[in-house]
Amino acid sequence: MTPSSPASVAASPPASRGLFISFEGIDGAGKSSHIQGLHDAFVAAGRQVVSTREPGGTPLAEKLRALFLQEPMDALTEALLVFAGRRDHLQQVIEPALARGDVVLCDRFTDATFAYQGAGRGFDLQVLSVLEHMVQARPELGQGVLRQPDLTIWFDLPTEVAAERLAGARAPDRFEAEPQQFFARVAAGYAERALAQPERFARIDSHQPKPAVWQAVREAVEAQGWLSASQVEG
Ligand SMILES: Nc1ncnc2c1ncn2[C@@H]1O[C@H](COP(=O)(O)OP(=O)(O)O)[C@@H](O)[C@H]1O
Ligand SMILES: Cc1cn([C@H]2C[C@H](O)[C@@H](COP(=O)(O)OP(=O)(O)O)O2)c(=O)[nH]c1=O
Repeated sequence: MTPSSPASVAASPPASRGLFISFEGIDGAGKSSHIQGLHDAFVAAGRQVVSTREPGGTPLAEKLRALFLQEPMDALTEALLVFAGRRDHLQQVIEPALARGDVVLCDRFTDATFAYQGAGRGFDLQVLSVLEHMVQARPELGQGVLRQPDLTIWFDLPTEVAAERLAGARAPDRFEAEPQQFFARVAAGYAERALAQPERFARIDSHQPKPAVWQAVREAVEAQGWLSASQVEG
């Protein structure tokens, strides 16, 4: 039997497939509260996990994040900065982790750009789509194939409830200081993205007590067959 025959391939232990999971929602929707819980659940299931975030995730992208969150700028500059950081993040962290077979948990990804810069700021969605195609292209898999999350956990919450949760919780950054109408547009932007790519979106009703939200998060992941039922509380 040659080393490359199917039987000899099957004889080696199956490598885990890398999983890319993003977390989205308006500010205050409650996603940060559950990322650590999911991290722990995957570790308990024997997986290597990389928890990361956008904007940020690499030394360069974290520098861009600080500018992005604090300095006044127009929507095109916001989009260029966030996609520049995303490119570095993909190359330095996300793609290597997925190639190793790790689970990547990413606090926000490109859906946030469509929701915040696109729907929130009113910036041209086609330009965002061009940037998305440049930054996330996977030419080795064919023209037009993009790196996208395998699953996007979307925390959906009425804007007024998110505002109440955030009030006094932390010093607002440039986005958190926006009025509720801005977040209503952002929420509509997420809904539009979820409608366009339903196969990878799991909508979580975040207007529930934390344990119920955690249960819904776990169920969304288990529905993909990625975690066995049991283990770890969020
Ligand atoms: N289900 C919930 N019910 C009530 N308060 C919550 C819930 N989930 C999160 N919070 C609180 O709301 C605030 C924002 O939550 P956080 O997880 O930081 O949101 P995000 O990361 O989406 O901005 C925090 O003070 C957090 O403790
Ligand atoms: C990834 C991304 C985030 N943002 C915004 C959303 C958030 O208001 C902010 C930072 O996100 P986040 O890290 O979720 O903030 P926090 O840790 O304070 O909850 O950046 C964009 O406007 N566009 C993007 O592409």
